[in-house]
Amino acid sequence: MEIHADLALVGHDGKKDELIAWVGERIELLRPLSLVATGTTGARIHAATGLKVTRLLSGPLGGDAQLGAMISEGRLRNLIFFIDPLSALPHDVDVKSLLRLAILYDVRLAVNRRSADAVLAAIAADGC
Ligand SMILES: O=C(CO)COP(=O)(O)O
Repeated sequence: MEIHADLALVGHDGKKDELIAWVGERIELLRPLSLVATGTTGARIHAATGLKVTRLLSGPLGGDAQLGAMISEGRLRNLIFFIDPLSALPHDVDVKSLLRLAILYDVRLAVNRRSADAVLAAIAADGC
């Protein structure tokens, strides 16, 4: 099945608590959106907030690559990706590829809380 989503949520392990707290504080704005997430991020968000989230593979197992494919095929235009700037990752090339595609396809992209607020405000203002 081809997944389309209004917004993707992704957080590295060192940033998941921060992302989940951010989501919890904005749950009413997020509830109407169709959400997609990499595997562990999606499971944690759903467990913590009850939000319905379509889960892809875990990032290191191909979840970032799946998001990149969604972007390339026009199925995703907003990405909130809480990157951990203090940890090395086994799938760094996938992270880089996802960011490259997000830039290439002019996806609305946020990498921390303040930019995530800007993305959410833009979605609310303009639609997805
Ligand atoms: O590693 C990730 C993004 O690069 C996130 O993957 P998980 O949500 O499965 O932890």
